[in-house]
Amino acid sequence: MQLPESQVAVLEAASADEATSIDALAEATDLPPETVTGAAFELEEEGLVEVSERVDETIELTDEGHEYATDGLPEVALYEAALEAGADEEPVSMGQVIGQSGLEGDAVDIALSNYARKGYGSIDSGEITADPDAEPTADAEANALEALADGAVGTDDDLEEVIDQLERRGLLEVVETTTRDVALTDEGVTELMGGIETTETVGAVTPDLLTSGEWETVEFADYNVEADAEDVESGTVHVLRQMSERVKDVLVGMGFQEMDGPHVDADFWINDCLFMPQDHPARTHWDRFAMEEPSHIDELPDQLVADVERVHREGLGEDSEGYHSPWDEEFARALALRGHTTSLSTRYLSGEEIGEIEPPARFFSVEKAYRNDTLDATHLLEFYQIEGWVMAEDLSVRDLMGTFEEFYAQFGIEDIQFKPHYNPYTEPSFELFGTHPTTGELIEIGNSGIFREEMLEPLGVDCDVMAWGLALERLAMLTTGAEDIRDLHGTLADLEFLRNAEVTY
Ligand SMILES: N[C@@H](Cc1ccccc1)C(=O)O
Repeated sequence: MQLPESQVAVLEAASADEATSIDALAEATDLPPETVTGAAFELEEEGLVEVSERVDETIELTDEGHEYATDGLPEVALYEAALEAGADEEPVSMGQVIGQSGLEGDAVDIALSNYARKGYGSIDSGEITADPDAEPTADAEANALEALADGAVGTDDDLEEVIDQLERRGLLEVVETTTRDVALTDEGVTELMGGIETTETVGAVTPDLLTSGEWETVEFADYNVEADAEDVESGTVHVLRQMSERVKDVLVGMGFQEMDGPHVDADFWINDCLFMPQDHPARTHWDRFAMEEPSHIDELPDQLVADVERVHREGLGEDSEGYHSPWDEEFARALALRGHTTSLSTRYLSGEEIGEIEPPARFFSVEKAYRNDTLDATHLLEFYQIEGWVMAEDLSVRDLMGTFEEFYAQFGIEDIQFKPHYNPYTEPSFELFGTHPTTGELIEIGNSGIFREEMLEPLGVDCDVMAWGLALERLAMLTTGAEDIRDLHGTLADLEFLRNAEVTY
């Protein structure tokens, strides 16, 4: 029998009595492990050896995991500081508690995003409470981390969930290694005893082989596509960036033009132009990120300010009342990080950005909005909104729904549901829901409606405008199957997930 050199070496190094690992064979034959693996598979195909495979899992703490195993988890530090500050009695300002906790930088975000999840208390409107009954010593994650650092962890089923969670937090890595063992078969032994000759095989075509014409007669080694090889982790465009590019392409394809504008803007453009009364709870509760310096915009168009104020005070025409509430220009000039990108729509519709816009017209943006929400699986403090509007004569709810159906179908989403809703600036209004591909849960993916006369008249628009704000991250949850928005971006983003996520559309 004739075999290539590497196969002969492996065959001779293997034993019939006990299986030998690839690593041991590599050492014995002085060949690289991947060559040995390749040769072993070839030999297995010839029936000369048997290759057995075992997958082992080992758990390794990351640097961050080691740090918390020694110093404690940030959320526990936050809880202890909250207790000390008396947050078990009444809410305490978050700044004070964070200061006392000694947490800094990323550790603050990490503490905040795990605090409520673990039932240590709640965080709302910049204040923190501590649940007096929470027990940090019973924190399953902290205990598992400590045990892992001491090397004292079995593969107990109870731990599986905690280990998953710690892995998601990037505190440990479950490393899978495949070990292959090789043993001679009876046939292998027989062939070996009969004597095996070595064939010369050639691994690569060289200029020499070509010019000499030898390539016609030599035997080429087979490629083994199953041989172990090192993982290559290349850079990749972030899932949300891919999503946002795709959304822009789709909207441009549907005839939309892109808007852009300031992230920090006057409340006038963010709220007043949307017929949002100045005492609307959202304007205090929506927890704006207000600007301290500069605190107010320099310029607002005088006529527009007068028209917006008039409609806020008096309403419009016989069927409209206005708010009978205070309206103050100073209040409207206050600067904040925009809570929605509808501020761009009011700027464009008013003619302020690119001059008067004639119907029919379609505009969109895919830009960041900022809200002081409590972080959870579906909320981040900043997120991307897909803003859009269509200006045309005689628009109806069917146009609105049809546009969404057309848009979401481009992403393979064909089961959008609509729920009646309320916005001060649209009538009628609808919330949009989509079904999560793995959990089957309905997730809110957007808000929409037809702009009211009270909003459009001061802006100088005298035909219909339908509009929406959709959440890019929620769309990404539907297309990638991510179950927690924090896996997508922010301090807790799951790198493994981001590396491997396919954006499907
Ligand atoms: N501004 C709304 C979205 C929206 C825009 C335009 C019209 C209707 C709704 C939001 O942030 O939820």
